[in-house]
Amino acid sequence: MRSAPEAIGAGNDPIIHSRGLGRDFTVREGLRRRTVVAVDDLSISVAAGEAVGYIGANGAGKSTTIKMLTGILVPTRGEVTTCGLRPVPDRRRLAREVGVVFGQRTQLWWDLPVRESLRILAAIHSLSPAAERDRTDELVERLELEEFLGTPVRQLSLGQRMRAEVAAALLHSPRLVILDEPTIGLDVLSKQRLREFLVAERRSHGTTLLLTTHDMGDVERLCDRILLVDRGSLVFDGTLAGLSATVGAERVMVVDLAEPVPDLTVPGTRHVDSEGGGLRHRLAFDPGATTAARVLTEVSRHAEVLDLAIEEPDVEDVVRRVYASRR
Ligand SMILES: Nc1ncnc2c1ncn2[C@@H]1O[C@H](COP(=O)(O)OP(=O)(O)OP(=O)(O)O)[C@@H](O)[C@H]1O
Repeated sequence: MRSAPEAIGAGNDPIIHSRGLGRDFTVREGLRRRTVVAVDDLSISVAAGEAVGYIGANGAGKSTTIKMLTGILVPTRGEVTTCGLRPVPDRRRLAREVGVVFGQRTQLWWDLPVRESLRILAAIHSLSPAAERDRTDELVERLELEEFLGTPVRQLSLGQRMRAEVAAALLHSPRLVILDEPTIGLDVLSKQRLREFLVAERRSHGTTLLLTTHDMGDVERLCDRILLVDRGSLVFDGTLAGLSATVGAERVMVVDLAEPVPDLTVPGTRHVDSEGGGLRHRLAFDPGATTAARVLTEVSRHAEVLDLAIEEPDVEDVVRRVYASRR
């Protein structure tokens, strides 16, 4: 089992590489046929150890991309390598390097206890007895699986099942983990646990993460890079802060005041809400038009500021703005 990021990846070769990648579908509409371009001219490169959020609206082409990266779908055009392998012809070798988690599909055996599913997967991946034991112990502890290891998968709650799914996908210590909507339907605590696990896994094993999600908490907590797709094409590649900056999304300053100011009006800001009868205020501002320092100076004219925080913009909002600017 690998333990250090340096051990991962062959030199500086990207873990995911695509050039001009595209996939079309032909759909029938009555007697006519129509071509749907699901993914178009996608050129991306993801280095070992990166955590990338692959985001976009419904139907933007995310699942189709993942299927091409993992060898489930044959591309219509372009080139793609995953972990240095060609996904379709090298699919079996690729299965050793990649772990895939689909939020809405299971890869566990429904009627078997979780422990048995993990054993079968260890055999499929030809793990040595020692590697199987060490890795299972590690995953059981980190994902807190102990209490339901003996329970058949069909009896698990969604949160428990997702933790078991993640253990199953990561049992063979893949270099790349692809997660398709991993937190969909989970409660707040389960989401938090899963995110914490993925952060820890990445830290200790240098695992590369690619995840699609509509939950922007996933992006904020897990991803240091965002790829945004719109109608099959890549429209942004960079950080979350960079994405916000391109569309001039608002930031929100939260200020705690020494005395209540019920009606706080600050030039250049939009008052979002207040709490504690005016002790705490949330003020939205456009970082292109003013600065946090200026807003703070203005607030200080009304009352002493005890504490302040800047909230990053809501990513859903940012995505909407990017799309709107392209229509
Ligand atoms: N098997 C298929 N046959 C025909 N059209 C398809 C097929 N799979 C996907 N598409 C179409 O390709 C486009 C991209 O779909 P895809 O599932 O990749 O999007 P997505 O970004 O994953 O969406 P979601 O967030 O809803 O899962 C959509 O217009 C979809 O209808």
